[in-house]
Amino acid sequence: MGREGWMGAIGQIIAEAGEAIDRRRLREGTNAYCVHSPDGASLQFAMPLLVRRPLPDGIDARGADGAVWAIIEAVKGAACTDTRLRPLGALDTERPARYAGGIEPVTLVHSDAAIGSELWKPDEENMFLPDGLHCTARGAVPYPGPPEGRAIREISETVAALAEGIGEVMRRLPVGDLAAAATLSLDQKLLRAHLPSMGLVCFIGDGTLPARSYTRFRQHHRVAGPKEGVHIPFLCPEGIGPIEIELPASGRRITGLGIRRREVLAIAGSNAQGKTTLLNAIRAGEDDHAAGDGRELVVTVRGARTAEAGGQHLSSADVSLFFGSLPPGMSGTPKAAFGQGSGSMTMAVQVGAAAREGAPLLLIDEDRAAANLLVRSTLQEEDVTPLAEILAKRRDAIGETACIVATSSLDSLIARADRIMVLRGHGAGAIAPAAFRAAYLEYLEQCTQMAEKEQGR
Ligand SMILES: Nc1ncnc2c1ncn2[C@@H]1O[C@H](COP(=O)(O)OP(=O)(O)OP(=O)(O)O)[C@@H](O)[C@H]1O
Repeated sequence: MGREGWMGAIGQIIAEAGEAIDRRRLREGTNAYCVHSPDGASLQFAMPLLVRRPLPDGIDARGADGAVWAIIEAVKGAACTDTRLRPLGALDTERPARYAGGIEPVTLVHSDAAIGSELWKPDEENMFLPDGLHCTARGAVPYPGPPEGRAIREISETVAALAEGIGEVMRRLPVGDLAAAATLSLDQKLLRAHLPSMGLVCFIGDGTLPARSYTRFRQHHRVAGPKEGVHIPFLCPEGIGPIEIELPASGRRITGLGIRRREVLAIAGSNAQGKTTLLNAIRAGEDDHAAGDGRELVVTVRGARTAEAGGQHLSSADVSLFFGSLPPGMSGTPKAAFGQGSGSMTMAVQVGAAAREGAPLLLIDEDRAAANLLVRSTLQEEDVTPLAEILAKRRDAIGETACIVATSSLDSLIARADRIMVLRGHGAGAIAPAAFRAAYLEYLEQCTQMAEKEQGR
């Protein structure tokens, strides 16, 4: 057998590794494979394992993914010192950094989004079932040679030893740690389910650490870990109206910001104060996080949408919420537009769809938005109604959807918000909407006086 031949040896490896293999979930080529690495120096593998050790008694199975997380992270932590676990981080190969995704720490416990699939974390490949822990181990070892007797035996032993090592880490882990991780996960799941009956779409607990640190393996904010160094915790300002809630599984009482159904919340502030970061944390609240992530007390109902400027081809797209007529080059009607959509038109489609389909939450970040869809400019035609005016004159058009807008410069949009949170030095403060409107009016009056003076000159 040659280089490719290792896949042909999978059956033999499975047979020799025996009890350790999770035969029920085995899918050759997907979660069970052996391939010679492109540089020829190592053999990469994946194998579904079954560790016959059930979830300890007293742990609520609804939070089992939290316990799986605690086990996986403990295994990663032991990989450097336990020779059986070293293959998970490719630690004996020439290029461990390339394959180290297997031992990269993760603080994401559950996400419905397809993120971080290359990382080892609780998911449909890594879970508790009544017969024990089912997990798919991925790793790499130095190339053992062609897939023949001795090399096949070596890999089979490596796989069996991995299952043994994982089982031992599990045995050593205090049940209290597993229970705490499961309860934290369950708190988030249950709170998410309770939010609608509380009239909320999101809750951000005081103490939340929203900023992220990105690594080679965790490039997306939803899977990235907490920022290292100075990290300012979120504290709901008094002026915004903090609420106290009881976490459903642990019974712990916590305070924070509850974002209400149908409200418009502005996250305002100057440059680089953390607006996008907080918006991202709100979106990430759809996921469950482990202790230490920093977002474990941010819980958001599922189904939040984002709207941003684009430029996609539109085919029967409804832009009628904003556009009374179509610009040149487009065909159809505002309710069914065809053609190459502009940045603002693409965004109009997204906002319109969120409102029509009753999305619970719409997130808009000035950084990525078409500003001319949000606020009016002097040059804007009558036929376009920007969001600020829709909110002022026909709020019902946005339907059930709560809207969070992160912005620093769109004053006329901030003026339409029900609540205004202002970030300064990464900390949260509040401005009463009436006070903001008064300040904005004063500014507009100053502009008018200046213009009149210049005209009179
Ligand atoms: N609570 C926090 N503690 C520490 N650092 C933070 C915090 N929030 C955000 N940061 C960091 O501040 C920087 C700017 O954050 P962000 O991009 O969210 O700001 P912004 O207000 O959206 O900026 P801009 O208006 O320029 O788009 C980032 O490096 C981010 O990691």
